[in-house]
Amino acid sequence: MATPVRVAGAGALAAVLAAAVSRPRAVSRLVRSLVARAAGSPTYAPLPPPQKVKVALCQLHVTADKDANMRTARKAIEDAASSGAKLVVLPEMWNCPYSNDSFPTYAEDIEGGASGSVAMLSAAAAAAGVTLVAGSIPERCGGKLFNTCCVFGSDGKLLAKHRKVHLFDIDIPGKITFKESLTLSPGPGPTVVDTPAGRLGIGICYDIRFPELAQLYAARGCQVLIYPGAFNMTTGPVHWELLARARAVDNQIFVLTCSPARNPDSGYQAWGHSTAVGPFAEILATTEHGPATVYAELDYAQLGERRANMPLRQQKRHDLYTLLDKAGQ
Ligand SMILES: NC(=O)CC(=O)C(=O)O
Repeated sequence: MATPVRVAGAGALAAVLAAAVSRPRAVSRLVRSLVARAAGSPTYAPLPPPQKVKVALCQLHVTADKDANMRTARKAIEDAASSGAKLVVLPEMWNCPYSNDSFPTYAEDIEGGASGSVAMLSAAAAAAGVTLVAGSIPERCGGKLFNTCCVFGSDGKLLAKHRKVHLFDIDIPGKITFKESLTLSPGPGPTVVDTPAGRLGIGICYDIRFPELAQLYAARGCQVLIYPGAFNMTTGPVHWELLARARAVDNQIFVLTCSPARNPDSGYQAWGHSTAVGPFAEILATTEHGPATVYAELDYAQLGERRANMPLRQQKRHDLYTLLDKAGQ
């Protein structure tokens, strides 16, 4: 009972003691919540007023020809905007083949991005008037390479950059071995971006496998989690949709995934199946593995509804476990 005395003061203590005799369960709930608050359990930023946003997930045909990839991406952004999308998403590594041999060759200096992919993305976002979550490209910075997603505002301004936090290092003998860490360095932390299309939490591909990152984004008030990703033919069929729906249902949040199309000429066969998932883990829209743009409407009012129907946040037992947001905010 020591913590509530400090938190609530002497008057409240008398009330708590009196109530403890007649309503022990209610008091125990109150004490648990006070202890959790004192221990710094996550708080949730209020959501902006309900709004609907049309999103486009551009599952692009990616080749070894960077200029061709840039033309493909630009056309997809323009077409998505013409179809009314306000939030456009591109795939992971859309400007180069997904391979350790390619990353250094295709890498760009994003901050000094007066030319190349970054300049094109900025111009395309501004011309189309959309918020652009521009998949990822290899970034060169300070002698290191990163797998980096740029987010542009509808004026073409670079709003944020997410560097893939969890690198894709796996070895499934006879199936797939990939080690991004041979060429890439991991990013420094989570990326939350406020845009007219909502508060976005960004992850790249393998990042989706780590539920704590998604939980942290939800705790910071994100409305939608966006994962450009290039799953493969071993993990894709089993895990891609499962993980997107799991992150959605755990956090009662929208989840968007965007893959490159499968290119039979490529050394890395992408799974495809770019998908929009709602906060009840329902598939809103999806596709197969060919080039396509997936459209969906996100109705952010559903976040409040789902969370009222099933108040998981309030029901969490922060006295037993709690998420520690080490990056702080
Ligand atoms: N390519 C990735 O980063 C992730 C992936 O393919 C997987 O997790 O499986």
